[in-house]
Amino acid sequence: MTVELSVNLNAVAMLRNRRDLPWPSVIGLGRIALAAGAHGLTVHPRPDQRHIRFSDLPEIRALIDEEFPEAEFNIEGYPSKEFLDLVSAARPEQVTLVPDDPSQPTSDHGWDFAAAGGFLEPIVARLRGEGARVSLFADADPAQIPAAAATGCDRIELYTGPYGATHADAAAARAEIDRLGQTADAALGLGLGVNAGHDLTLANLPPLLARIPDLAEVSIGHGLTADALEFGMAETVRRYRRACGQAV
Ligand SMILES: CC(=O)[C@@H](O)[C@H](O)COP(=O)(O)O
Ligand SMILES: NCC(=O)COP(=O)(O)O
Repeated sequence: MTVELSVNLNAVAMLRNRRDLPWPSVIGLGRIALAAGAHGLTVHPRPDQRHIRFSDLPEIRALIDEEFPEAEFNIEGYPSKEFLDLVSAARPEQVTLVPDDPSQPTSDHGWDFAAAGGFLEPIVARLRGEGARVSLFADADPAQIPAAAATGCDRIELYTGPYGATHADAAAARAEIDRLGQTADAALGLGLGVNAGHDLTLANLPPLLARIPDLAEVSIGHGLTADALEFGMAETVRRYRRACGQAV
């Protein structure tokens, strides 16, 4: 099975927002990523719009609809009323619900499904009713997966931040892969799809994919944008696609 690559544009937007100028262009770099074969584009709008602005969403929708109709738009975030209204307007193919609060510098944990299942269930139903695939951000903890499945979601997204943090410690990396793999096995066994994201890189993708060959999609922003500064966006997307096992 091929692992799809969704390019997260948050880091590009953050660079753009350093000045009141339209570059680097979120749409322009999204276009280059899709032209180089990325399966989709991911954004994670936050209430303070410190990276992706709400006004970026219709432009990304139009880019996909008009130039890359096979591509997918994945919008990630906490399901506030404001977020859900943005999603209804942008009609993404996938929504990834993340339990982050506005004060967090970045996402740093998955849902506590036992506690949040009742909150998530009607939101998952609403989003699926609007035609989106719904994925829920999940820690590497197989015991939580039955409660995730009970929400009616389509997929989970494995939170790989702790795995990314083991980049200088091979034994710790193997332990994280083991936990992520067991969590993926639990989700796949219950009929859920499995995505993964956060601090994935060209170096740490292959061992993860070797343990979880049935991974559906990875969304990558920070490391990929760092590589794009060095190699250019098109070449970087090709390198990540190869790391995803795709013929390029
Ligand atoms: C859910 C997740 O891990 C990503 O969406 C991450 O939050 C990217 O957002 P930033 O790059 O803005 O931290
Ligand atoms: N869902 C994770 C994502 O979109 C990108 O996370 P990162 O690569 O910027 O850490």
